[in-house]
Amino acid sequence: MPEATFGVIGGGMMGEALIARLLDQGIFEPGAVVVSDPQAARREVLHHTYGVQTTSDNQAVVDAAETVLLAIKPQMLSAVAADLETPAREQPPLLLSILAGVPLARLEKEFSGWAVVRAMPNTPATVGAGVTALAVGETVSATQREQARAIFASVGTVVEVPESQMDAVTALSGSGPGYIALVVEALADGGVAVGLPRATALELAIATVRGTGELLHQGDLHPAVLKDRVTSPGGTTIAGIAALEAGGLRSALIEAVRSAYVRSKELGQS
Ligand SMILES: NC(=O)C1=CN([C@@H]2O[C@H](COP(=O)(O)OP(=O)(O)OC[C@H]3O[C@@H](n4cnc5c(N)ncnc54)[C@H](O)[C@@H]3O)[C@@H](O)[C@H]2O)C=CC1
Ligand SMILES: O=C(O)[C@@H]1CCC=N1
Repeated sequence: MPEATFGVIGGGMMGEALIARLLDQGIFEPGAVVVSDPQAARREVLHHTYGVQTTSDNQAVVDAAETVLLAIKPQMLSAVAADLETPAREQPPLLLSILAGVPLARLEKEFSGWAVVRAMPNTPATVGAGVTALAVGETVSATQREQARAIFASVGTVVEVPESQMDAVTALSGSGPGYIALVVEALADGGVAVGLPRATALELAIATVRGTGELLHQGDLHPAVLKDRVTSPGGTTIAGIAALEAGGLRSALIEAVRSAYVRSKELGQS
């Protein structure tokens, strides 16, 4: 296999999102990317869509690439790592792991001698609107750290956090798109309940969530200030908010993050 700069082990949803954006932005050429996945159908899609090299052999990725994105399920980690040998080169590859819950210490044990970065991106990465938190291992050089930042910057915003915060990040921004998708779907259902056509209701719900996010971001507003601005005395919004409070929306979201945090910790042990 020709020399590759960037390798991906696990060409699923997140692996593909990263590959697509890195190529789109010219950070890597297709010929410099190699992806391993046991599913022939995934390899076909990735090769034909992006022109990247594909293989079913994870060792071939490790042997060829200077930087390896690990994008398998956390439950697969021990089995995948056990089959890999560190290539005999001056500098072992830089490992970028996006596995939920898996701590740096475990990655550094499974990939002994490698420089390791633990990252948590999220699905808006697919459209370049993601946010990725990074926790950087002790043996990662300044150049490797910049490289990790540049790779994840191709899919959105990058923040560095202490590793102790990574399970919390996973529970909030990693899983968050799932929570918000549920909110959007429910808002659209509400629109349908009061007579809107489904397509109109969904378009309005998406635009409302998107616009509110932009306003909070660009306007640098506290959410409570925005809520107060929308809420006319005796008006419609306070009637809706009273129903949300009665339904326990806030505590449901807090508990969602708490439950996901617990699950992230469990996955790290699996
Ligand atoms: N989906 C999400 O929103 C996010 C996922 N993550 C993390 O990203 C990782 C991947 O998640 P997804 O892309 O959603 O999963 P996915 O199921 O779409 O992708 C996993 C890929 O790994 C491949 N695979 C299975 N066994 C393998 C092996 N032995 N060697 C190489 N490849 C193998 C599968 O065929 C599949 O294509 C997980 O660890 C998850 O925690 C992180 C942030 C967000
Ligand atoms: O559900 C999961 O486990 C992954 C990690 C964060 C988002 N999806």
